[in-house]
Amino acid sequence: MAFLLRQSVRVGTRRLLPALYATRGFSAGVVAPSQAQRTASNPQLNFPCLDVNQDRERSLDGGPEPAYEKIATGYKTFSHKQPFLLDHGGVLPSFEIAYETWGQLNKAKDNVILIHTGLSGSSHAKSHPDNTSKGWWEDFIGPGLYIDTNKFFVICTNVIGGCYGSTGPSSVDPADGERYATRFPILTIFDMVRAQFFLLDHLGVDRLHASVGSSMGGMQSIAAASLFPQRVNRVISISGCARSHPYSIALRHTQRSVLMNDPNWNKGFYYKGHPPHLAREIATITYRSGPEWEQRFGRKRAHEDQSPALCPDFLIETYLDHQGERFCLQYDANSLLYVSKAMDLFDMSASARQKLQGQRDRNKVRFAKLLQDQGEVEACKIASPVSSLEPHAVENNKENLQEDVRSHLKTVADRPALSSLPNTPDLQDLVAGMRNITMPSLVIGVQSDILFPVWQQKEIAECLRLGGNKNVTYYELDSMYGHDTFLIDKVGIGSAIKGHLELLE
Ligand SMILES: CC(=O)SCCNC(=O)CCNC(=O)[C@H](O)C(C)(C)COP(=O)(O)OP(=O)(O)OC[C@H]1O[C@@H](n2cnc3c(N)ncnc32)[C@H](O)[C@@H]1OP(=O)(O)O
Repeated sequence: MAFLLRQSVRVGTRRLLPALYATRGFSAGVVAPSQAQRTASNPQLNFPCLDVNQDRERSLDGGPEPAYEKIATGYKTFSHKQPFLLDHGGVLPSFEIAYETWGQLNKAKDNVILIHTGLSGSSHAKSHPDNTSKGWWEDFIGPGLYIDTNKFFVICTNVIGGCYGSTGPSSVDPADGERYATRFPILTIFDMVRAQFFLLDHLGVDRLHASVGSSMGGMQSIAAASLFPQRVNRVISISGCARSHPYSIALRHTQRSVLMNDPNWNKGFYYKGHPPHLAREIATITYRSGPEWEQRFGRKRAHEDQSPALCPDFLIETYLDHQGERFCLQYDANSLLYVSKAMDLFDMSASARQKLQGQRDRNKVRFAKLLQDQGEVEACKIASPVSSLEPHAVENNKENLQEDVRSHLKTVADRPALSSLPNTPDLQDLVAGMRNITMPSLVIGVQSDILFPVWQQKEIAECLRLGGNKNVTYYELDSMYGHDTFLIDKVGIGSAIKGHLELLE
């Protein structure tokens, strides 16, 4: 039957062709028209989603001032005029940090809370007279709110590497007057924190009441507590981690890879031309959760009456497309690359930190010469980053630690909430790297978070406890908002923060 069908189609086509050509001015036997002149079986689909991209690119055409430089306004700037050595050997000749503050610094200067942002956060956590637009933690910070500005002096900064007023790849390299682009050095979470503490020095703040951060800020919060244990009274880490795990590195790699393969990226030198496309859609998938989207969008399509298309069609697709588009003009592509790489590199393990310190020590010789040549001294009262960790903590404490871990695992077996902590062989290494974080610590995780899964928060809490911290609180929320819960769940996240900031006083 199939054979018969094929035959009749072939015969039918042969019979039809002369008639078809005849209607177009060809007679049978004349040479067939070229491919270009033939008509396709079906019309090409439309791609409004890609046309929008072209419009976006056109709007920045030739414009030297990217949109993100206009978004952040009303912040203060701290300028560090001396060269700044980074963990991996790069040097910034000077740097600036954009910061905003709320509340009043008290006389004793002991009511300061430093807030660390997520990857793409600006210093604008809360509105104020110099920038009245809502901040990313608008409902968390304020008089009588979870972070109470009647009591606390709150500081939020844009990280170095970012693009909202702090020095990053889109900033101008004073050496040649051109934007750094990919001549910006690789940086780490520890570098970001060191830069923030130069700001604290500048503000005359010796000790923080608390270091508070979410997501990448959760990493910074822990890093700050360990780099400067004598300057941090308590720590809060929300949806962060003590070291990036391969799955989150893979997710960030995918975004970087899409971006770097966009011809507009041009190895980072795109500032005078069209910006590349930021793969924010991929990131958004990692920020929220399947159950939320099931409830919010289900299988609904934007226009149920229209034929399906390759461009966004389902509501979840138009949503992701919208998020991607919105972000493209709001964040610098190179900042995304550098800051997300810093997140990948984050590792609080003693061995990793000692390796970094070794690198710093070697580079410091070169750096000291640089300062000497410029007739300057490194004017930071900050101690050497890991000097407060016992040297070779892993080796020295190996036996004790193994005993700690053994007894810990026994206890954990009786505590269902922590039983899913992976039995990582190098847990001792992580414990040793965080041993000097002895101040009261609050760790919060969210069950639906796929980017920083709860086992990573448990890992922080357990490593702190194993390291001897007697004041660790661990909260796990069952919110459906995934990683973004820290931006959305005021009551769940906010109450835990308030409790930690105030009840322990
Ligand atoms: C990894 C790290 O270090 S940090 C984590 C990073 N996370 C982020 O950066 C999150 C960024 N997202 C935000 O800031 C969000 O606005 C939040 C989380 C504060 C609030 O989320 P929500 O209130 O749920 O709003 P959400 O952003 O999801 O959606 C609202 C927007 O989507 C649009 N939208 C909603 N559904 C659809 C749809 N089906 N199709 C198209 N657009 C849609 C809305 O019109 C609205 O647009 P607008 O913002 O331009 O007005």
